[in-house]
Order: sequence, then structure tokens, then C-alpha cells
Amino acid sequence: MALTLVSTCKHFGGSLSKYTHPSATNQCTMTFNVFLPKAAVENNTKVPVLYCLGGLTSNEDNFSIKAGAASRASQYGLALVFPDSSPRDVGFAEAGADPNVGYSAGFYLNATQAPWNKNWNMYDYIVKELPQVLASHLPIDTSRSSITGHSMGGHGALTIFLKNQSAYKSISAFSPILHPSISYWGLAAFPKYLGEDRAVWKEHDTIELLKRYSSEKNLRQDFKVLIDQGTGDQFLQEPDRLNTSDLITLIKEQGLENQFEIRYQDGYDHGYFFISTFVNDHIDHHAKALDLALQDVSR
Ligand SMILES: N[C@@H](CCC(=O)N[C@@H](CS)C(=O)NCC(=O)O)C(=O)O
Repeated sequence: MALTLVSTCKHFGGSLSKYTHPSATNQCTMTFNVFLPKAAVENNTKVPVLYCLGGLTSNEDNFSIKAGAASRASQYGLALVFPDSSPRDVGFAEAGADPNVGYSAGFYLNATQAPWNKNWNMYDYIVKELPQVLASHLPIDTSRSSITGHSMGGHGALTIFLKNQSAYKSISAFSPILHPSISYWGLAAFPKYLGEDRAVWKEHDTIELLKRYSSEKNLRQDFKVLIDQGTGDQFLQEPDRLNTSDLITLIKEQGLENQFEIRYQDGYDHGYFFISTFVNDHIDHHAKALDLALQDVSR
């Protein structure tokens, strides 16, 4: 499977690069950005990886340019992968018509409904195809993976983790969409991607998955989710699109207090200035689970 280097530059002693590749899963060309720390670039040492999933209206650039995660990641020798948030240029008009469905709105699921089911297979792309691409072409050890995301990407990180609990060492999220089967963005996207059967929507909903897995005792015991949520987030206001309070209620009901650290950050909004303020805490959280120590790396 070919990987094409589009651009690269030196960044925190390592490199930030953009690649494209043909995706059999999404049947289009996919793009991702990757930060490789110094040891990977200079010695070809295989390094662990943190997947950083973007939100609505984002592509592979938003998280990589705006979050400022590479500084801390470079000190841990941690690679960061920033996938695009949807297929692109698939040539049907619906794909560009609505900001909640289509381009930049992959929702990290496999669509079942036409015309989306041909290309919108972002779940399989993130869980299966992208790790294979990384492992075969780059000095990345995909057996040491963690995952984070913002908003729709937080929804992606959490649902992907819950369905693949042994594949990721740790999980975190910034202002995640937690209950899409009942809230604005899910109500906009899920009927188009998944059809009208709401039982199917629950398979793509953090609250519903967590409720089920916890009741069935199908939850790994040793994970800890770090979630940061700004109190000034416009999407927490009525009608609430994020539903952080539903997660807090569920955690109490199911006795999951040891697995979740949810931090309300006073006055912060939904944007990347909020994320960049707290991103080092998230990198520390993942580094601990990946057993990485801070090093003094020359830039
Ligand atoms: N315009 C959209 C939301 C756009 C938005 O805030 N997108 C966030 C994720 S939900 C984002 O990361 N945007 C890209 C950026 O800030 O760089 C709406 O009001 O429904």
C-alpha cells in the first residue's frame, strides 16, 4: 500500500509530516499528519503512538496545528497521528452539502445507508487500516497505542476505545459529544448514516455503550479516562449537545468513579485555546499508561 509524502518539516527535534494514501476501506485517498519524535526520525526507533481525532469542520490540520501537543510528546518520545475526520472528494453532491453530515463529519463510524456506506467507514479506517499503514511504513509501534479526541473526535475516541478495550493503553477527550443518539449532532447525522432504527444508533453512543458494557461487566478494570470540559463551552448550553452531565450520572449509577476523571475547567470554551491550555495534562496521562518517562531532548 503506497504512502505519499506531501510535506515535512522539523518540529521539536523530530518532524511533522503530511501523508496521503489510497484507502481500500473508504475507497478514496485519505490524508493524515504525523508528528515523529527525534528518536524515530534520527534512529528509526519504533515509538508508541497517540491518535488525535478532530471534531466537526476539522481535517488533519486542526489538532496538529492548534493543540500544541507535539512539545510535550517530543519529551516522551511519543508519536502523534492526526487523521482526517472523513473521506474526501468522493464525487457525490450530498457529501459537501451539510456541515453535520459528509465532509469533516465522519463520526468515526461505518455508515450502513446509501450513499454513505460506500466511503464513510471511518471506524474501520481508524481501528484497522490506518494502524496497518503506520506499522508498515513508519517507525511506529502500533502495539503501544493510545487515543484522544475533541468533540466529535472525543466521541470517536471513547466509542472506539470501548469497543476495542485491549487495543489502546489509555483514553482521553476534550469536550466530547457523549450522547449523540439523543442530541443535536447525532440526530442530524445518524439517520443519514445509520438509518432510522434507534437501537442501531446506541452502538455509536458513549453513554449507551458504557451503560451496556458496565451492566454486562464487560469493562476493563484498569483504564482511566481523562475528560476536560470547559464551563464556558457554547455547546453545553441549552439545548446541550455534549451531555457531560449524563456521563456523570451514569458513572455514579454504575460505580465507575475510579475509571473516570472529568474536569470542568472554569470559563473555557469549546475551542483550541482551551485544548492547548490542558493538552500537556493529556499527554502526561497517556505517557503514564504507555510507561514513558520525560527526557531532556535537544531541539
Ligand atoms: N459550526 C459548527 C461547530 C464547529 C466547531 O466548533 N467545530 C469544532 C469541533 S465541534 C472544531 O474543532 N472546529 C475546528 C477548529 O476550531 O479548528 C456548529 O456550530 O455546529
